Amino acid sequence: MAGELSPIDKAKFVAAKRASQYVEDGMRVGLGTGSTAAWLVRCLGEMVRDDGLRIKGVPTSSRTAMLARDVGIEVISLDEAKWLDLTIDGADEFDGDLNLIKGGGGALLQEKIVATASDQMIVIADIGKEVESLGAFPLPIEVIPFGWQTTQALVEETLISMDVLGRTSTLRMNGDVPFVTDEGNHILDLHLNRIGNPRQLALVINQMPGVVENGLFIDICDAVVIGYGDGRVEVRDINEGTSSTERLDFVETDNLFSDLSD
Ligand SMILES: O=C(CO)[C@H](O)[C@H](O)COP(=O)(O)O
Repeated sequence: MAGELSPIDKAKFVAAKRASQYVEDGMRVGLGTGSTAAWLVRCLGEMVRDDGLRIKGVPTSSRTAMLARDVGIEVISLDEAKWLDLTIDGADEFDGDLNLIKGGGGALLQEKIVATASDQMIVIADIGKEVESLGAFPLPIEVIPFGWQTTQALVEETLISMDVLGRTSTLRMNGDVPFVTDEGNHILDLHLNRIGNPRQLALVINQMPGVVENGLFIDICDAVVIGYGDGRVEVRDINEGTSSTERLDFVETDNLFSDLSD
């Protein structure tokens, strides 16, 4: 069964599987969104089912909430949890300082709130997500629907004057209609020129009326678990300044591969 996985899915799976080892009995865990995070949720579901792991999961999207319940994880709200031991989530890009671009799945707002309310945030990603400097992946920003075109014009005008915005920004679509987030907002994807200072850019964007949040995660991530297509997995911890690589065994987890749906 493992042989049927594409190298990229194998990479995502091994990253998620390795990161599941950070989850301990009794923890309140933030559950990310996206295809890599979906592997994580499935791995945790298996640990709940087979090993009796007791955790409470705080999902970062309605999609993840549904999957978590499906695999038997107890789901609670962030307000019920109040604070989390750990959040594990995917990313669209990460750099050497473990700053991130997130929001490719449109869940950046809940993802940032949940990650920020956690003792520790671990990113799980395939090696293709590593970049020298952030910005090749379009930066998602969540905007309220009221006056979104005015917000877009303001964002473009400001960022072009800062030489940050490259071509333009685009409203994310879901078929013929604008994409709507779990909070009922829209997403603008910013096609960036170069980000000299991601921290400053994040602050500037968030000051604009109509912007709810941006997909730059600065100083939030503590460690990244990187999966490779050949089954290797690398753990980099920014606080410890450590890095280690190992290889995971697929055989025990074959049943997880049968019904992946994210
Ligand atoms: O930020 C996200 C969703 O809003 C995801 O974590 C990000 O898009 C990565 O997704 P995937 O694991 O499918 O590559």
